[in-house]
Order: sequence, then structure tokens, then C-alpha cells
Amino acid sequence: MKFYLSQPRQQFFEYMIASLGSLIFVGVLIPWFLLAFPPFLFVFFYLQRRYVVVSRELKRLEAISRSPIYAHFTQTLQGISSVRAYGMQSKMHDIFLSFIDANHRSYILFVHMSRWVGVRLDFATCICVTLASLLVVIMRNSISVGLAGVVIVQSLQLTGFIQYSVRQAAEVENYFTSVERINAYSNLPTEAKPDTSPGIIEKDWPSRGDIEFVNYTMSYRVDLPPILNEVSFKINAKEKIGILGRTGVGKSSLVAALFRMVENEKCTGDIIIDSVNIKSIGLDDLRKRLSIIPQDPILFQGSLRFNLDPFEAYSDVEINEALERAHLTGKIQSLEAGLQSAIVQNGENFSVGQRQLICLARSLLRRSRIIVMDEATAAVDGETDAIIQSTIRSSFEECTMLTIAHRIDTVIDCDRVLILAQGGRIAEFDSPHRLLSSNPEGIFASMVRQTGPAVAQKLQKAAEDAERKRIERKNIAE
Ligand SMILES: Nc1ncnc2c1ncn2[C@@H]1O[C@H](COP(=O)(O)OP(=O)(O)OP(=O)(O)O)[C@@H](O)[C@H]1O
Repeated sequence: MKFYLSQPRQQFFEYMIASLGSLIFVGVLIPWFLLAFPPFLFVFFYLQRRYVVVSRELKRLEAISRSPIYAHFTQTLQGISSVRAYGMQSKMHDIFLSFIDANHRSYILFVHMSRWVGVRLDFATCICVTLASLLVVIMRNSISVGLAGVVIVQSLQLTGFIQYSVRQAAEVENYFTSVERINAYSNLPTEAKPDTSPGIIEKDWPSRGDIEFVNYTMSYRVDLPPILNEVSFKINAKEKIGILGRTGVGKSSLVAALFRMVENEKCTGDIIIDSVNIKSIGLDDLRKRLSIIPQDPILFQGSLRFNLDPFEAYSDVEINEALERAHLTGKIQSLEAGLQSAIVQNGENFSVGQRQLICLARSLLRRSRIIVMDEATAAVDGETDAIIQSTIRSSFEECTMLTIAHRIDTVIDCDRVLILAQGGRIAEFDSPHRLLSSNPEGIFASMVRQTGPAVAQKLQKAAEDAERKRIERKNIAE
């Protein structure tokens, strides 16, 4: 920005002063030139105005059509293994070329426009210099040969300077489309303000961890149909809830609603956590108090320590303890720099399983009362899944947990499973054992049956065991 704005401006002033000097010089020697010059000035600026009106729009179109090229290129690189696996190389190549074509349509017109104005400015310059030369010839008796030469050179310089100034002024205006784009991005509608919520929530909110959805409806945009439809259910503190449903029924949307990721006029109803309506508190407050271990674990470029504790709120001892509970101590000890080890963009120097465990350690460190796992073990091997499950059982006993699962065995020992059905409504919500025994024709029972007789039997046994343990725990607590 500095380059585009300051350099042309500085040059513009330099050239204006030089042009003025030349004009005064030529005007003193051949005053008739002063009369002939203003129409040329008018022609120069007329051409500039005509040029800018079109070139500015072309530059804008060129800039807008350039972003998809970079985005497509980056996305293709990131997903190169999937592109190769599905044999989509030529399709991705064709899409890339179509983006380049779209960009070049405006770019070529922009170059043509520059030539259009260039030819006309050159033509006007030639006429102006020819006129100055003619005036010198007419006045040959009153000025010396040397001065006549200087006049022609100065008039050449004068028109050259003015032509250059006209081009620079147009360039500045064209480059301002970049400023306009930055402005457009900074004025995009943002999510709700992350203001704090003084007096509404306690310092340790949510201290119990019960969650209630009351007639909650959610649409991603006002012009789209609702994904969640008048959903109402209550999760008690410390309960472990499994969320199941076919792909696309809105399991992740339920989590998005809990974190207030989507808010518009078509999102109605309430979500209450520990007697506080989450609508009434600041986003920062809400999101800091909940933890999520997402499907695609996110790590940032920086040190491992920064990824675990970006706000430097915890000591190394606490961080090491969290890493130990997440079964990561061995891995960290094998790294030369320990907690200061570098993590590259997207954490690609760690396997997906290790990234999941780092996210798990992050949640352990924050000691949130409410933990959400969005198909957290979808992309890990059985061994890492077992580590994660055992860490969850031992470390999150006191937390309310919502687990979006794709494997039924991940949620079979949950206190209750919530089955979402098409149309964004709750089809079933009870303990796995009760759903299997009292509703054998239900969705959950049919999901279990689909795993095959041997696995279904195992699952049924696991559900029974979990139910028995739960009753025992309840009796002890009472
Ligand atoms: N950002 C979005 N904008 C518009 N529609 C969306 C968005 N995210 C998801 N959807 C749509 O909402 C519906 C529910 O998506 P969601 O991801 O919540 O389902 P899901 O049950 O979690 O699916 P999966 O098991 O595949 O993860 C889908 O039809 C999806 O296309």
C-alpha cells in the first residue's frame, strides 16, 4: 500500500513542478504556445477520465476473479491425495483453467485499455510538439538557434511529463480498487459481538454443566430451510451423551448452535446452560467456557506450548500433566525441543491421531465442564481411539460430554444417546439399553442390527453392562 500510494504521489509532485518549469520556459520564449497549450491539457485530462472509468472497473473485475485462482490452487494442494485417489486431476485442472480464463478476460481488456489510452496520449503529445516546432519556425527571427532547440526539447519534456502524470493519476485510481476490496472485507457482517458479560455469569460458570435446548430452530441462512426444527431436550450435569444420525441430519449443527456459530432471524428458541441463556452472554465468555475436540483437529503454526496454552495461563507443570493424561508424554520426550517444538501450518508434522490427542490435552488443561467431541475419533486408528476413550473415561468423569459418533461402539456406554432424524428433529433419546429393549423397531436398534449379528450381540451386551454400572453408581450416590 505504502509503495502504491507514496511513490506515485511523490513522482506526481516532482513531475508537476518540472512541467511548470518547462511551461514557464517555453511560454517566455514563445508566448503563443501558452494560448495553444490549454486545449491539449483538456485533451489529456479528457482521455484520462475516459480511460479511468473503464480501467477501474476492469481492474476491479480482474482482482475479484484472481482470488478463486489462489483459493483453488491452495485447496487442490491441501487435498492433493484425495484428488489423486478419486482420479480428479483433469477435472481440477479444467476448473483451474476456467478460473484463469475468467481472470484473463478482464486482464486482457485492461491491457487493451492501457494501449488505447497510450496511443491517444502519444498522438496528442506529437501534435503538441509539432505545434511548438511550428511556432519556433514562425518566430525564427526573434529567437536564436540554440534557444529554439531548447524550446523544442522543453515542449517534448513538458508533454512527456504531463502524459506520465495522467497515467500515474489513473494508476493510483486503479490500485485503489485494492483498498476498496480491503474495505469490503472489513465491512463483512460479523458474528455477534464478543463483549463480556459482567454480572450475568459466575467466574466458574458452568459449574454444574447441564444443558437445555428449548424449541430451538436453526437455519444456516435466512433463505435456507431449517436444519434443526423446534428441538427440545435436557442434558443433566455430568451426563455422557452420544449423538447419532444419518449423515447430514444436523449433528454438527447442534454443536454449532451450542457455540453460537450461526445466528440469524431464523435461529429461534433458547439454549440454557446452568440456568443461563447463552444468548445473553458474550461470545468470548461462552466459547472460553466450553471445549470442543473437532473432527478435524486444528493446530496453529507456532510452538507446541503455544498450541496448548495460547494465553500463557498455565505453568509447564500443568501442561506436562495434561500431556501425560493424554498419553503424549512419550511423544513429547522424543522431541528435541520438548514443549517448544515447532508445529507447522495445520499441524502437519503430527499424525491426525496425535493432533487429536493434543486437542484432548488442550481440553484437559482448560478443565471445562462441558466437552464436545465431534466425530473426534473418526480419523484415527483403533489403538489411538482406545487411548482417547480411556483418557475420556478417566479424565472427564466430572464433565458433561456430548459425543458425535460414527461408530456405535463409541457411544454404546454413554448414559443416553440422542438420535437425530431427517428434518432436524429428535427421533429417540434414551439410554442405549432402554432403546434396544423397549424400542426394537427404532432407529438405534436398526443401526445396531445393521452391524451384523456378532457385533450386534456384543453391542447389546455392552449396553446392558453400561446400564448395570450406571444403576450401581446411582445407588451408591443415593
Ligand atoms: N455452513 C453451512 N451452510 C449451509 N448449509 C450447511 C452448512 N453446514 C452444514 N450445512 C448443511 O446442514 C445440513 C446438516 O449438516 P451437519 O454437518 O450438521 O450434519 P451432520 O449430521 O453433522 O453430517 P455429517 O455426519 O456428515 O457430519 C447438511 O445438509 C449440510 O449440507
